[in-house]
Amino acid sequence: MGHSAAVWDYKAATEITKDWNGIDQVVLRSPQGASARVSLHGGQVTSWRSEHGEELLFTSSKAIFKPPKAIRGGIPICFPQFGNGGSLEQHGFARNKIWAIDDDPPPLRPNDSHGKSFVDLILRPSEEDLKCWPHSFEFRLRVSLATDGDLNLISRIRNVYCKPFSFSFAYHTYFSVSDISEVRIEGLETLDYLDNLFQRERFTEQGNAVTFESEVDRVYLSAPNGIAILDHEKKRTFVIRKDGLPDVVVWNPWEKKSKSMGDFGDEEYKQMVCVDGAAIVRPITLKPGEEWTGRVQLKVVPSSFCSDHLGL
Ligand SMILES: O=P(O)(O)OC[C@H]1O[C@@H](O)[C@H](O)[C@@H](O)[C@@H]1O
Repeated sequence: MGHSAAVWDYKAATEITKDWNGIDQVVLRSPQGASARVSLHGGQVTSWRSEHGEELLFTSSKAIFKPPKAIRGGIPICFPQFGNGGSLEQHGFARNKIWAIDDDPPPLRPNDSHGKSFVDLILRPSEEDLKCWPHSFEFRLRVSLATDGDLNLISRIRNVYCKPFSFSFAYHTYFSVSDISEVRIEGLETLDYLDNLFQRERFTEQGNAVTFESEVDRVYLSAPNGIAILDHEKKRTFVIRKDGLPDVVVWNPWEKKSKSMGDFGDEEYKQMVCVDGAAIVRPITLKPGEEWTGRVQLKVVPSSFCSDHLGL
């Protein structure tokens, strides 16, 4: 039985608990019964449940919840580098660090707080981070859960250094699906993509949707701000809306790569797909004092909603 949003105490609906390694995690709840869990390990969303209690994000049964290893699943944040194209470790260091709760974040738009339970986190570089990436930044992350169960992530990255710096970024979102062979992604048709399986060679998407029958590891360029993941068997559709994030990563490791990953089950590739709002191909450059914002809104709807209703 849901509670009325009017009397729902959003602040009280936000609870801090500890995971089994003693690391703080924040649980957000909506009046209708949806929930989300955010770990200070990586600032990573590790669970997002619908009002019916269904888990919407995939986390591997072999995930290792021990920093500095990033958790295999949920929404790892790739910053300041996506992939292994730069001098840093794969996908950057943000996902391996312990973040802090930000009790006094600079204001956001009223709509970002109103009718939502939320938490604000912050990451500042350690001495060790500055040795391998000598740029001082403040990374503020707001994770919020709306009354209707939509999950929103807002990243604000500020240059607090005396020189410009550039970075790439992705919300590496592991969606839970029933069977990858039955999944279609709409919104990427006709776009160009860089294929990581062919040394980042550029191709053009030919299909009228992205479907999966082998490993996929791509970065789609200049994608529209609305993308849909249709899960035929579960009869549900995820809708991603993004802002400030021109690219979209699509990844499924398929059989062979799954077997090579120590923190991933051999068959688990069938139950997940990563579709990330990202800024990769043209890195973001910030001058001293400048701030960048990248947002995603994740929504789940029954398959019966047609794309026209979703306004994609
Ligand atoms: O194992 P990681 O570091 O979490 O990365 C997962 C995958 O992330 C993808 O986006 C990369 O393109 C893949 O090559 C990589 O395997």
